[in-house]
Amino acid sequence: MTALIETRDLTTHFYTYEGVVKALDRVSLCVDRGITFGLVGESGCGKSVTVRSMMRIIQEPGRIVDGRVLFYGRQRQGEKPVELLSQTEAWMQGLRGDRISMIFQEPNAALNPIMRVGDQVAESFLFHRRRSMAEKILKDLADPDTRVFLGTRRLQHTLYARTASNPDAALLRISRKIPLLKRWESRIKKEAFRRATAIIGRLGIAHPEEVAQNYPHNLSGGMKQRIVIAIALACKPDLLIADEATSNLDVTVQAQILDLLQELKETEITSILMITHDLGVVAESCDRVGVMYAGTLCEEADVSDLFAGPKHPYTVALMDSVPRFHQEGELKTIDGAVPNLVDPPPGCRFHPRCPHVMGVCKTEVPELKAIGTNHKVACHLYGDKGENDV
Ligand SMILES: Nc1ncnc2c1ncn2[C@@H]1O[C@H](COP(=O)(O)OP(=O)(O)OP(=O)(O)O)[C@@H](O)[C@H]1O
Ligand code: NI
Repeated sequence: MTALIETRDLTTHFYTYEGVVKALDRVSLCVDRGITFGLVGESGCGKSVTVRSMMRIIQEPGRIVDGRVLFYGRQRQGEKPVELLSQTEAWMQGLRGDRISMIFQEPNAALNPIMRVGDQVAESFLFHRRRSMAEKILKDLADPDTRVFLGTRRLQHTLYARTASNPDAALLRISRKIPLLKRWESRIKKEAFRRATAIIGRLGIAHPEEVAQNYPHNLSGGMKQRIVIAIALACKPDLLIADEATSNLDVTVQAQILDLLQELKETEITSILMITHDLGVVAESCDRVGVMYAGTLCEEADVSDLFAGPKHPYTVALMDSVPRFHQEGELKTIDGAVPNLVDPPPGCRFHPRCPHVMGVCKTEVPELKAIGTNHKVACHLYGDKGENDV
């Protein structure tokens, strides 16, 4: 398997009045091509902060203080990845929604209430495809048959020069000001709307032409989330990040959306990074899983391996706390509370709640280490400093 995106020692802090919240501590995870990676853990353990840091959309007072995010994207094997934390914001804007898309829990927050949903899908497409469309128009300009329709030679010259120097921004702006070019814009818009309808159709929505003409308030929650997915998929991203994207939907719709994502992963996108606190969703939808606790990644494994043999005491406790994995149906809870991240426990952040705590756990942070093939755990029980089994 080859990596698509990977974080190395990703560390993010929030500078609040109560102190520095150490929300992420050296998180290193890797999402391979072609898989659905589930990120699980209790509320507040840092799942959202992890993916937001990867996309560089951490809000104030948060700051990424250390680490790297390596994106392999379309790079060929052996080529160097792009380090996202050292790119400019403008570069990241080109990446978001194009190579990497994100969907969230609340579709209403992602949709514009006063715009037809088809236009919203088209807009996402237009935003990232201006360059290729501009290039196509430049080619048209060079063609003598088209040139005739474009007025004076001077106008052509200005347009050509400006578009060539900055195809991203110039073309659509200029075209709006020149009546002769307006028809180009409308042609582009029509084409984008047509493609948007096609994308909506691929999401298992009947009558996509009609649905595309609707405003969000005319659609059900499940339908709205499908539109959000259509927006995210408009540019065929390499990675789709879904942050609790199905949590607010009722169970049947949730299952439909999860099936849809699974299908899309095979046809439209390369990999999915799925945040959930539902181990049932992980078991059904994911190939690999990362377990987070209090801002740290404590275990990473293939789903079947994790369910067959969880290694980290926190993973074991997490699985015991879920009724469907507990034969008697009795819900066990994990003793103690999630630590305050302004002043997290030294050493392993789980040590105050761990039934297997040893001296070393209170002082030394356990490294995430490979045990066996494709299974990693950050726990002293599996290092040379502790015993070998739980
Ligand atoms: N704006 C903020 N200001 C201060 N601290 C923050 C802020 N946002 C997040 N945090 C800190 O980061 C920690 C991780 O938050 P995050 O949203 O990533 O949790 P999560 O695992 O996604 O939880 P949930 O399942 O509830 O969405 C929180 O416990 C909190 O301490
Ligand atoms: Ni979250």
